[in-house]
Amino acid sequence: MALFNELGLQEELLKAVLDMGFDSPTPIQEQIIPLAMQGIDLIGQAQTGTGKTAAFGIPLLSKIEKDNKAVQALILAPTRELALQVSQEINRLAKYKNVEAIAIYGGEDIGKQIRGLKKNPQIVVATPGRFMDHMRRNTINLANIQTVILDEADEMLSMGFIEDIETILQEVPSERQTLLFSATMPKRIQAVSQKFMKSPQTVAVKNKTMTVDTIEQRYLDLKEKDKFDALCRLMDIHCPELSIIFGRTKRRVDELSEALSIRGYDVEGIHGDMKQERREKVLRKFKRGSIKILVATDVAARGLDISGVSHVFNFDLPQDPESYVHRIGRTGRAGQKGISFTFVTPREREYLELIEDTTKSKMLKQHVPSIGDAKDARYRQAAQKLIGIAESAKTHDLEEAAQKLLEEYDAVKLVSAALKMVTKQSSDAPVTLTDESPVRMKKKPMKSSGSRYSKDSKPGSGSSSYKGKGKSYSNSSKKYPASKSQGSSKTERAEKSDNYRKRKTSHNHSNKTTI
Ligand SMILES: Nc1ncnc2c1ncn2[C@@H]1O[C@H](COP(=O)(O)OP(=O)(O)OP(=O)(O)O)[C@@H](O)[C@H]1O
Ligand SMILES: [Mg+2]
Repeated sequence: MALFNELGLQEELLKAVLDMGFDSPTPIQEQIIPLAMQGIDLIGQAQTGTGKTAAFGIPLLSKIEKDNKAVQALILAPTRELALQVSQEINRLAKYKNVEAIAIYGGEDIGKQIRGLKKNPQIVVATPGRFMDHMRRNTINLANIQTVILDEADEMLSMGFIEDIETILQEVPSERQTLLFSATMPKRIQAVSQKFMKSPQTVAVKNKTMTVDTIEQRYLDLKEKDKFDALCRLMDIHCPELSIIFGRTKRRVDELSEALSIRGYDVEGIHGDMKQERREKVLRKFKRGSIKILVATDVAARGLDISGVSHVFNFDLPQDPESYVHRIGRTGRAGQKGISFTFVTPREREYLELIEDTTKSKMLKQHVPSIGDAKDARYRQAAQKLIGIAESAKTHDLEEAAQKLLEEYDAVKLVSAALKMVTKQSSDAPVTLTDESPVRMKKKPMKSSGSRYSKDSKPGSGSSSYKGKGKSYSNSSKKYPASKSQGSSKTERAEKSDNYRKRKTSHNHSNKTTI
């Protein structure tokens, strides 16, 4: 394995990389850095959480002339939070180089951004819509841009963004280096990219699967109405350090975060209709750990790097297999372990197979936990807590009182009472969740041999795991009002292209969210 000091980096970059705690380059960094430093166009593909940001950040910074105060590079990212995060990572790498990156994204005061641009940052990290705003206002000088990087390139070259990207790439100098990065790079996107690049070389870190093997992938076969109770039980059983729950629509995210907080969980939601200030506040709280659960649309699916995210829940299936890869990739980053749970309703089974065919990895079936499973887990955690206190805390000032109690009451009764006190209470407060319609297949999956949905494992056809659960579910399902979805199938993706269309007609890019 190579070391960073074998890559011929400038002293100030090497120092910053070591400060960041990076010992050796990841495979994508090892391959991309020397090639990118030659100035050629590249398409870089590697699994989620494997350091693609530094893979383009390091060679980019080697190229930036620190005494030249013009904007020399443009990095485009699909979401505001990602633009911010990438600018922060670039600034950490640039720490000793006297080079600055600025984030330019929608929902933030444009005047503040204009003032920021006047301070002569050499690198701009932007979302496309807001960047176009600045282009029109002539508040960014494009003449000296020598490098353009598309992070999450497949997303950036997809339907919702492609025209913006085309416009931007026509405006920046054609004599430039163009770099594209993503964990997923569908063939059709690679074809589109040829238009914007000069004989690009593809560097794909080949793995058997598209997803990293440090993520344990599981799925649950359940009905729409049973999802919420299953989620709460999984939360109670696993007690994730930090977790992200993905829902399909903005309404879903609102309802789900409300429902979880009614049930006593520490949760906030994030989606594209929220004020930017609030989005950033929620994310900051989540990163600090002052909220443990983030409920999100696909606005949080790509690129976000939050350490401590141990669990990802796909409460609703994503719209395409690529989104699945990115969503679950919010855990299991930089070699850490993670686990993902994907909820699949009966009409979505074929879709699950399409995801597996695309990612070339299998999800393990997880039985839907029962009320009893969750209860047992809560008692186990309470017992651990008691034992922990008994072993570590100073309790002798209570021992006399304890002795007295033991003389009067049965020891088992007393410990049971103590356990009851420390057990996290479950709530069955009523919550409202509108049904989401199942994800529809866009294309047929390739015929996979041995389908897991053979006749005898079909729910309702005598499978023991389903028969036994039926009873307990009918209780919990009462909590849901029988409201049927109305217009609920409107997806984030559709909204994205809606926004795009709106943008096109209104010519106002500043306040629209990209997802
Ligand atoms: N060489 C390295 N050694 C150790 N950690 C690293 C190294 N390079 C990057 N990292 C860390 O790994 C984490 C993931 O990096 P990054 O966000 O760049 O991944 P990515 O490949 O862009 O993932 P995604 O596809 O989800 O966007 C970050 O916390 C980053 O600081
Ligand atoms: Mg990334």
